[in-house]
Amino acid sequence: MRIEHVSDFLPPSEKERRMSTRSQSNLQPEDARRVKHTRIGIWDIYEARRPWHSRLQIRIPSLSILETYAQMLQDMPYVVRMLKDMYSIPRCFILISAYLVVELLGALIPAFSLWHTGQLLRLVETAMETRTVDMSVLVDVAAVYLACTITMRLLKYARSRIIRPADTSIRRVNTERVFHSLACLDVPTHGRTHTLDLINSRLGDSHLTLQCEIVEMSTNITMAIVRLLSQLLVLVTVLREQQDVIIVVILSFSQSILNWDGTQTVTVRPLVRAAKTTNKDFSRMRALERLVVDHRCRKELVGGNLGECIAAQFCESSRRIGDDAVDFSEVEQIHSCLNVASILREMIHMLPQVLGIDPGVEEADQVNQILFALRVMQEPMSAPLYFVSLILMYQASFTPSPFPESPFRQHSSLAGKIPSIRAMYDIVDKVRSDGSRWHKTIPRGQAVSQEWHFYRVQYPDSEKCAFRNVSFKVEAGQLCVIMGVNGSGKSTILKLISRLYDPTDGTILINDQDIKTLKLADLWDAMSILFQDYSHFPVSIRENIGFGNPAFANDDEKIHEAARLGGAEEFIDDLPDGFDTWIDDHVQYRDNYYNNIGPFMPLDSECLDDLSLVHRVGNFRNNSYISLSGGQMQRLAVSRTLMRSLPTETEPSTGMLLFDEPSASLDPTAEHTLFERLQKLRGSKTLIFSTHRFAKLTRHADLILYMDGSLQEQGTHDELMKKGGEYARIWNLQAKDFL
Ligand SMILES: Nc1ncnc2c1ncn2[C@@H]1O[C@H](COP(=O)(O)OP(=O)(O)OP(=O)(O)O)[C@@H](O)[C@H]1O
Repeated sequence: MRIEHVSDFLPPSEKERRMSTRSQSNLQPEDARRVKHTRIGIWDIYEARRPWHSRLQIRIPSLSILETYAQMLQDMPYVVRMLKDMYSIPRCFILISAYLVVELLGALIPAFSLWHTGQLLRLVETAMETRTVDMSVLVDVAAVYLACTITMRLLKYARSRIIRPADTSIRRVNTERVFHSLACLDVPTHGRTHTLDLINSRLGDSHLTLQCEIVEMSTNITMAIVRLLSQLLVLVTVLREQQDVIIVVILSFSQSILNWDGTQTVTVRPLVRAAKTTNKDFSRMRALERLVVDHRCRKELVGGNLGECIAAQFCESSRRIGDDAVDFSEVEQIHSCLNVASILREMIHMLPQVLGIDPGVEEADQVNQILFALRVMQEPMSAPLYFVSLILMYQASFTPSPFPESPFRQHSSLAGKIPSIRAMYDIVDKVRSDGSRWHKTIPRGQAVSQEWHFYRVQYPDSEKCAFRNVSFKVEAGQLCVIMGVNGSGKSTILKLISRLYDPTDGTILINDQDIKTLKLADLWDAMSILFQDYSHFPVSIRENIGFGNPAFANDDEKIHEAARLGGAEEFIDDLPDGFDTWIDDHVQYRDNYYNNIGPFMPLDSECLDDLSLVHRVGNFRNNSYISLSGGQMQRLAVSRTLMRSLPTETEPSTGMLLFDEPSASLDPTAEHTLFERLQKLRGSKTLIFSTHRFAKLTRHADLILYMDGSLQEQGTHDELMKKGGEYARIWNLQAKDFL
């Protein structure tokens, strides 16, 4: 991923020119002094130059050690599967192997420098006995310490450069895989809270992928053991003649183990910074992610058989961006870079520790030891005192310090991560598979017949009966209207035909075949359904209508025709961006942006000023979006449904149209026009239409089902009127008032 410091390294005039053309921001020279503009991959980052030095630390309590290991053992098969998957990703095998080598070297270096500390100890002993010091040994030891410090720094740098690319590749594969599973999940599974929690955790901002975090943590723990054992081995070799010192060493060793207190520290670094991207593919990926997460869109996704198509679009965008398709929070992690200044800074950083301000750091011990050796030369009488101090310093050298967090403290975090791997695979495995083993299919482009026999229907996880005793038949090409009061079961009938839910007690036959023996994809392709609680997708109006028939999602002519039939074309043309308008508040995802002020920081006025400056300079758009009226939303939804009813040269149109209260928000003229159009489709398609109020269309229906928790009456309008039952009573009542 390329990092460009747009406003840092260019001469002022060139700097301004590039900034204004590249980011379309109105950056003035004065702004450039106050705001730094960097470009990383697809992200433009604007950062206020005001420095923040403070850090926040939060302590997180952990699980008990026993619970930790029990959990880890249980989830081990998932870890094995994860490793296999990881190694099957190109590049990962080499990168992870290189990472392990770097970690191993990092774990062995402390033992190597400890061995030289042993030489220093010998030097001091000799100095005490003979009052002479071998300066060449002293210089050698100092050189080795310096080399070890620099090597450690280089290894740390190499480590960060290796783990990131591996993480990026894994993340891409993960995202595509989980996205595919999510896009194809059925309605009940998608609706369960734990699924949504999991999705949120998977799609949320995380420092590294789960896989990399687990590899990192387990490597840290293993390498901590390697480090301790190698140091112990060196100490026992060097100090084998001094029994009491070995006891001190063993005590030191146990202290390291006791450090295993099972808590971890999270550091939040607050900065006044905002980042945005205008990359269209990235915005599209985020929008599609929201679409598959949002339970409100699930019915359309399943009923429209859009899972595969949306997953393919997501992967297409993801591949177009490549490894740059990462969230800003991930981009932030690669900000650190190696330079000579950083090495020097680290070495200078050791000085205060030598003066005793922050004792216990490994590098500081080594400098201390050299200083002590010099002191012994200057004041031989105080040698025993310094000798004891020197041994005590060994104790601190057991602290595994080169990497930020004590590896021994990571066991609890590791235990917390492994179940997430299991959860991730659970979701990957959960894609609904029934139906695919059946090969019965429905002929495309022909009206179909339906036959229903139900004794009792219940929603999953609900004790209540949605309706009972329903038995009817709709012939191919007929218009069927389902009527009834609120809660009588009309919508449930449509949800069962589209197999959003599977009935437990009853059968539906389509063209005399049990609906459960039909391939799900074929069933969904053979119908077009408008749900009562329809949702629009967080994409443009054009795509919203296009998703009605994914095969023609890019056919502008068809999209316009569907919009015209659904009564939406006129108002869409009046919108500022026409068919390219993004709907409602979803528009904010076009310009993804993040404000990176630490959540725990008090927002003082200076900080807020900086944020508005950063927004102004970076030309961050306010969330101005188009709001559509309820009726316009419904016209759009009708247009999407009709998209699949359009005949094409290559694809037969769908044979079954299902509408659940399609005119609830329409004005009388729009309702009349819609019903006229539906009437014309009769014969070539089977039409099922649910409503709680009468309309002209009801009168002309081939079959009317009057529902009230069960099927009360069925027949044509005239037949039902002759019966004089509840249907006739309500018709007379409503006809008097409204018709
Ligand atoms: N997801 C669900 N889980 C559990 N029960 C449900 C669910 N959806 C609907 N029900 C129940 O099933 C019954 C039938 O609901 P349904 O939505 O089919 O009625 P309806 O006739 O379409 O009503 P309306 O005219 O208000 O749209 C109602 O008692 C309702 O409470």
